[in-house]
Amino acid sequence: MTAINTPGFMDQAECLYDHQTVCASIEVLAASLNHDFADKQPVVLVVMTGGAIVAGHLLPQLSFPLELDYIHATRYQGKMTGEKVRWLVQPQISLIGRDVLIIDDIHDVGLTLGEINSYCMERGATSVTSAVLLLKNHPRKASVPCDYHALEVDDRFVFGFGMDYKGLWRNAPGIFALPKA
Ligand SMILES: O=P(O)(O)OC[C@H]1O[C@H](OP(=O)(O)OP(=O)(O)O)[C@H](O)[C@@H]1O
Ligand code: HPA
Repeated sequence: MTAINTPGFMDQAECLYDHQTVCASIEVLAASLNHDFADKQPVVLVVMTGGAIVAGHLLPQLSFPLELDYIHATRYQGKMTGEKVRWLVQPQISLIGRDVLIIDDIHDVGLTLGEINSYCMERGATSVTSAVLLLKNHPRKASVPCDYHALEVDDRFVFGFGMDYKGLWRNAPGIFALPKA
């Protein structure tokens, strides 16, 4: 395999969903959210860093009034297995009495979204809804499911469209995986 820090690396990665497919799936997700949030005014919390690219594509397609803030919580930190969630930045907007919509790139084990969910409810949110680009299918899920997902992937480490592999390639324009051995 070509070194990860060279452009040739991407020639060997397996493309699971190309840019067009990812964008089309985000359009479908936006339509669902527009239907379900039509009479709401939520606080949208983007989970940094991975959620930034999904949010950048999704938010301009949302047609209801929303307030935007972010959370920086991480548990992988450039590795391929997660540890406990580390909180780096908490949201600044009050969540008391608010509908909260969390946007992230992937629901893997679900520990990150589970902790964010509890955090929002403890701070007085009326409801917490989560929307992710990718749902990874495997039997190791924590108890909190995500409410909306755009695409599904098998149990492989994926990267691109916000997700990193060893800190790199969040900028890859679709969803990619390492080639199968
Ligand atoms: O469902 P889980 O197993 O908890 O994993 C999902 C989380 O892992 C990734 O974040 P990461 O900790 O890698 O931080 P990042 O957003 O900076 O990449 C991803 O962005 C999700 O927030
Ligand atoms: O498969 C993954 N790829 C990148 N980041 C992740 N965070 C959780 N799972 C993943």
